[in-house]
Amino acid sequence: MGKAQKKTGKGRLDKYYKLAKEQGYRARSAFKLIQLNKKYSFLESARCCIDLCAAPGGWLQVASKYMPVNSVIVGVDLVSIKPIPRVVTFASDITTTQCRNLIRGELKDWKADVVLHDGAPNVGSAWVQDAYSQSELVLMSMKLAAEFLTKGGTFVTKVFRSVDYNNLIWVFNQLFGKVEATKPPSSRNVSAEIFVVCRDFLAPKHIDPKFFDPKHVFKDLSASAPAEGDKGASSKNYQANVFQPEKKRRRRDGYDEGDYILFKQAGASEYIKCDDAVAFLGSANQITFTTDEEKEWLKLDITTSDVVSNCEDLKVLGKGDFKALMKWRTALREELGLESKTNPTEELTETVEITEDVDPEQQIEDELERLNAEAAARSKRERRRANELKTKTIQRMQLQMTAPMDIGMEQSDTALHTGYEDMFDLDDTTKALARKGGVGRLLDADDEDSSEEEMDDAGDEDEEILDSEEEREKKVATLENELDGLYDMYQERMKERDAKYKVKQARKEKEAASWHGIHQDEDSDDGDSEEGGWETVQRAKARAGEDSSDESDAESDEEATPADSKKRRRVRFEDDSSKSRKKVRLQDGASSAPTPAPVLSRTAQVWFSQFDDDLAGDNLADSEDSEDEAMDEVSEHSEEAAHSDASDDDDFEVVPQDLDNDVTMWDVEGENEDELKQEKIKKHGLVTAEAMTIAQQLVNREKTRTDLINGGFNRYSLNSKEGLPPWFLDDEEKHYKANIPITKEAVSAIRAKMRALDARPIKKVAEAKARKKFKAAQRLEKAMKKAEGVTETSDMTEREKAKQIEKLMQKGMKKTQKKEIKVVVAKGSHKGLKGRPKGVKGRYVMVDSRMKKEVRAQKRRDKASKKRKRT
Ligand SMILES: C[S@@+](CC[C@H](N)C(=O)[O-])C[C@H]1O[C@@H](n2cnc3c(N)ncnc32)[C@H](O)[C@@H]1O
Repeated sequence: MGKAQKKTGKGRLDKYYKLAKEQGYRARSAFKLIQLNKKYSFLESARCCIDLCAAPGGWLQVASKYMPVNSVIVGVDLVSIKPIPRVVTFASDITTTQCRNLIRGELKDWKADVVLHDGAPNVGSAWVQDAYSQSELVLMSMKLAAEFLTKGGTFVTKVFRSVDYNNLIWVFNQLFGKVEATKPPSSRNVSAEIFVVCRDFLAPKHIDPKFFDPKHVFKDLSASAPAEGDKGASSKNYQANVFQPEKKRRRRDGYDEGDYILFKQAGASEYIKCDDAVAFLGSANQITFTTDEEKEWLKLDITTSDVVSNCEDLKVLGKGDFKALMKWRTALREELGLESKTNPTEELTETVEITEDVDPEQQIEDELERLNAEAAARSKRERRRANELKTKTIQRMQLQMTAPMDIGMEQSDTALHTGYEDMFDLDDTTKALARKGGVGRLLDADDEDSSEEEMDDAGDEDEEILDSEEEREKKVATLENELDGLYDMYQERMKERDAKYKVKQARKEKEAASWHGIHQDEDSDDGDSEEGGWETVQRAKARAGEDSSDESDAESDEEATPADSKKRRRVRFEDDSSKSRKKVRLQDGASSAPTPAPVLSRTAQVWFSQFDDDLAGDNLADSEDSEDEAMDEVSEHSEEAAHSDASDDDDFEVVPQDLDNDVTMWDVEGENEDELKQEKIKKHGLVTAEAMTIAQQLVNREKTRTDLINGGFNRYSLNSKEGLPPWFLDDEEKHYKANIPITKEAVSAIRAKMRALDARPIKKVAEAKARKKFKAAQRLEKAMKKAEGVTETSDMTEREKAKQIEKLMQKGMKKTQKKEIKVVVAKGSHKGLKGRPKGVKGRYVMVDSRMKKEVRAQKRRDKASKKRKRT
């Protein structure tokens, strides 16, 4: 018994036993079916399944779990099976017609897609009924399968390694397209069981009943080896004794009929003249030379002393000795004329043929070895795939496309399934992508991969290492494509799910479009982008030569009149900021600019645009003063930026202010947007705490304009986004941004502003008030007109006129009063009255007394709830 797996005692309680307990399976054998199904996938598509010998019901549980809902599952066993949802069970012997009739009654006209058989005699409690041997039980189950299986169906059966194995496989091959024997990992090595999966049932119209007759099947095929008439050579073991004499063979079948002698002597003539020399050598113990003829042979040259001594005890001979005896026999037969000279190859093939029939046990072992090697290779491949999948899943998780829950969902089965289904199914995703036509290439790449993998597995490992670099690159490229595709899908999904996200994206796209405009401009203007920002600026300088000279003139006159200078400074600063904006764009497309020009981040530009007005104010002069100090501190690179404000800072000032030029050079939309922003700021003031902080700092002289410009040179401002995937950029946009400190005062200022805004009446109230005002004005106007009429009349004294006008004006000022409607409660004398009630004059309305009560009650309730709220 193997050390690793024990079938008895505590060894029984292996990992599958524990897993079965954990997952609620009735038998550990459930995992055998799970693993078989994992390999051949016959349950997922099956609509009807019959499980023969199903107690206690582990396989039925698996079938019920893996088969589609509403499929028919029938289980039969000698012992009754505890009920399982969706499963019909009978207690019956599968070898009887009663069982057949029960199944027929249950299935009616249906045919089964899968027939399972895990039967083992003497396992159940009904020992007496287990009359059949395992092989016969298998044959019986196959008989039922042949009756109930649909064409193309699958039959899974357990067989034991025995002399009948080959015979059974032969019969299976007659009825099924594909027959494969396999041993699932959960089947103990110490167990002789193997599972045979027979797929693609041929469903022949007529099946020879001999196929299901145990006597016929097992007798006919096993009787192939022995050569009749050869005494003592009726078993294949004899052949094995010759070709593998070192192996001691057990005689499981016992001694042959009538062959009970242990030491067998045979004459040399018998050996020379027999048909099956190999069987002879395997069965005999000694070859004797007793007759005259045999004694003559001893004198021949070919009968060497070695041959003679070999003949004395055949049981101690090795392979070489047997070969020598065979050669001697052939040579002697040729001498005697019993055999014509054969060419060596023929003999070789003959030998090969014989070896093929060596031993069924040997064959089974060989096949098992082959299957094990295959399984090992397959599991290696699967492990590799699983690892790849795992990597992909982790990446998906990082993109928040899958929750860890998705992975853990089938965790229980992962141990058995190498985690295939549990991982995110890139296949599906890829297919989905392909459906969308987005990543057609992806599929190809995947296909390539998989085919490569197959080749890798088949080919040798060295080649794999040589190609690995190239492959890796390819894989990385494929992975990136996949990620991009997946990210697009993720965004789409988010848009579908989250309206807010949709709006955000739309806003972003809109913004991006306006900013792209700049790039488009640059792209279209190839020359510009190639030359870089510096050249553009220089060209602009040349174009605006006159303007700039004017400007510099103006600059030189700056000190002449303070008012003028202020105005000019304002103009200059506005120009500066707009230029700085342009500079950013120039820089984007011109990394080859000879002198690094100052670059401001987009956010910085927006801030600056907010302060154009503030900066243009008085504090500018101060900022200029402090600039020199600041300049000393900044680096060489930023020095240029600082200079921009100084008198010789041609970087910013030379670019003409001419709007027309701007229009031709830069994105118009972007400019308009900035202008609009500025207008908005003018109208509503500063709206962000950051802007307010900077504004306050400027006003309080804590910061100068140069400081702000210098502040624009940060690690966030020079980030090239070229070639970066969109998901990465989106992520950066969210998290990788400058943290602008805001002051308490700024926040409270913004809050106060917001509060003031909140305090303003809502639109409807404002409208109502305006309406009221308008109506009052209208009334007044009317009264005025009437008053004019009164003054013009001549038949009135001045006093009367004044009185009249006063009356009119009073009337005009007065609000027209709504005519009162009297509410009359329909009770007492008014109840059931038709027409005007007594004593009521003017407009009136009859109401029900109950209505009034209800109104009062409501009022009371409101009052009470208000009180409660206050306390
Ligand atoms: C290994 S158990 C089957 C375990 C089952 N596949 C499961 O997963 O629970 C073998 C079963 O075969 C049943 N069996 C043996 N001979 C049978 C027969 N002639 N007819 C029906 N059932 C039989 C036994 O009663 C026993 O329950």
